[in-house]
Amino acid sequence: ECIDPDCSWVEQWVHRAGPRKQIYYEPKEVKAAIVTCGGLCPGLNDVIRQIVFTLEKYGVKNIVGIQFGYRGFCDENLREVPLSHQVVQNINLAGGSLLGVSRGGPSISDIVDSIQAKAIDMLFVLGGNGTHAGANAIHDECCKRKMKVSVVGVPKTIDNDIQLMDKTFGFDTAVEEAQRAINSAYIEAESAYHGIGLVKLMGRSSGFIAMHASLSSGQIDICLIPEVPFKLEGPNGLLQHLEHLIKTKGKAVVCVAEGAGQELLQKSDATDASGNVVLGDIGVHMQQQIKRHFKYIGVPADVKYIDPTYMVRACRANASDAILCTVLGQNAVHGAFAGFSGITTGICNNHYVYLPIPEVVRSPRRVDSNSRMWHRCLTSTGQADFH
Ligand SMILES: Nc1ncnc2c1ncn2[C@@H]1O[C@H](COP(=O)(O)OP(=O)(O)OP(=O)(O)O)[C@@H](O)[C@H]1O
Ligand SMILES: O=P(O)(O)OC[C@H]1O[C@](O)(CO)[C@@H](O)[C@@H]1O
Ligand SMILES: [Mg+2]
Repeated sequence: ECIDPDCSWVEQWVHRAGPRKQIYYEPKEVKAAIVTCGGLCPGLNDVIRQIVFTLEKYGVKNIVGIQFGYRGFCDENLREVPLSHQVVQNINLAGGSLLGVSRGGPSISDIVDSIQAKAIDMLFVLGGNGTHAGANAIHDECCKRKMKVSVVGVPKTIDNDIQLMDKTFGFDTAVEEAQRAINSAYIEAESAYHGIGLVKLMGRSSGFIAMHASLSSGQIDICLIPEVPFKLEGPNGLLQHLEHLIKTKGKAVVCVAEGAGQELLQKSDATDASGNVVLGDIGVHMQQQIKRHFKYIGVPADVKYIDPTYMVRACRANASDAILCTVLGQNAVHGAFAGFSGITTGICNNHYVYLPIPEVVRSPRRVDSNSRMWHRCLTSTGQADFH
């Protein structure tokens, strides 16, 4: 029974992650492969390392890495990389991915042909929403062909945009790094006459990094996320509020997620190799509009724009992400040995679990603008509704 009237009871329906008494593969006969797809994320090497360690504990000898994402399955210039304890021992000390990443790549049927040709029994897929959609399609195709392959995902995204997961690995590290950029913007703004610091952070469709970095830094006056539309112009617009901040505080710091305010920019049909829409640059647009506005009203403003985009994800995992990666890597292997396929592993309500991939990739997880967290962020910044 729950005392919160808004809380609805859901029966337990996920499997708790971890080792099982009965395993469905003979370890010595297993060939396991690991692939990392999409953009970079702190912790990829930590997960690769733990998968290799855990496979070896089970007694698996044949472990390979597929280079540069799904592309590596079908590009004859990209060979399988043999992986062992010795090879992966220190890879967690650096960011990036030992195996490389990529977007786009071959068709599902070509990937499964390659899995068949390479005689892979277990495939560990590290990636975001797109990668997981691919992993599920690979699983379906393997089933159709009656191939006994365990396809197990480990969700990777600094954006934290995977449904049902408390958080994904890399997110914590990205927030910590983003905070450094915010701190620099704050110092620049504070030290300039009428300084305005502007920081653009990643977050194609979700504002989790921007919201958490704003909250953790405590230095942000305005936080803008894709989930909450805003206006620049007009009496309730953002520029008016900035004017107020400059007049009252003498400085302002703004944090904008890359997917925010797209309705203010010219639309383009361009997509990247994976089919993701190429977004307009809201950071540059805001920088220009703020400068134009203050020039127009005749108030001096010194705008300093920081875009730490790739710096927040091309770094090594912090301590909390390193632990998360360790658990997820181990659980991915336990899941494959338990005979699961088409699953992914994550942390859900503080429990490590296995989830069916289709449940987590239906749509990206987004910040709920009615959530306590977003309201905490608004309380912390003191910003208005820019409508
Ligand atoms: N719906 C889909 N079905 C099959 N494969 C897909 C699908 N969407 C994307 N992929 C493949 O998955 C890989 C990674 O996709 P994508 O570039 O969207 O990254 P992602 O996994 O979403 O990670 P990130 O969080 O960095 O965007 C690509 O090789 C792409 O071709
Ligand atoms: O420039 P790239 O490598 O395509 O990656 C950019 C994308 O990566 C993400 O952080 C997801 O990992 C998105 O927020 C962002 O749009
Ligand atoms: Mg994606």
